[in-house]
Amino acid sequence: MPKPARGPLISRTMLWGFDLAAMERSYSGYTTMPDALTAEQCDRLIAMGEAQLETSGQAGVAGAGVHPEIRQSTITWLMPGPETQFLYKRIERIGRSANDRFFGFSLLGMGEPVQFARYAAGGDHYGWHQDVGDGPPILRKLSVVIQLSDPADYEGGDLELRFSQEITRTRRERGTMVLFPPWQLHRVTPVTAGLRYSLACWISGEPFR
Ligand SMILES: O=C(O)CCC(=O)C(=O)O
Ligand SMILES: [Fe+2]
Repeated sequence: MPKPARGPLISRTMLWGFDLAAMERSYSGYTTMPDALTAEQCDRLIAMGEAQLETSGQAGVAGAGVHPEIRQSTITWLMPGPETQFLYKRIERIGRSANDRFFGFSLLGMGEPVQFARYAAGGDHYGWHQDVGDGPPILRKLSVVIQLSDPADYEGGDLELRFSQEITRTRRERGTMVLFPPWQLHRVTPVTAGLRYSLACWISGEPFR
């Protein structure tokens, strides 16, 4: 697995006293948390999202018109409330511990609701993109994706991350949570059979410094 070239370590004093070895332990490109949600919770969220899609489903990229060449899927937002409280709590809990362990960012919380997406057979997908850029005035610092579907229920629809020339396929098991910094390039490959449901959300904080 090719890694970016890195020069020899500079002494600590040159690094303003920072312990680079400690930093390397605490930072990782992405991390995966299996069983973040139970199968029963995934079923419940799929039912909730499907019921909402009936009335408010939006195809394409929310707020930016429909660009099927970039993204083709149907989405809705699962707002915080009594029915979704368990989900928000779980995301916060796992988000905080993954952040403490791997990323070390200064976070404030979720500034946006959880996005529910349905990718259907016939090519629903989301091409290579980052979750930051010309977007809302909320500083996204961690992206969180949750697999809601049983992998047996669809073909294709892989969430992949790209590190330089290397493409990494993430785990498909339902209930798995994948966390990565929002500038990480990622995509969902076209769904060729069945239906794939996922959640995506973002944890925000003050500007990086
Ligand atoms: O559905 C997924 O697995 C990823 C969704 C995504 O990348 C996004 O909404 O920004
Ligand atoms: Fe994304």
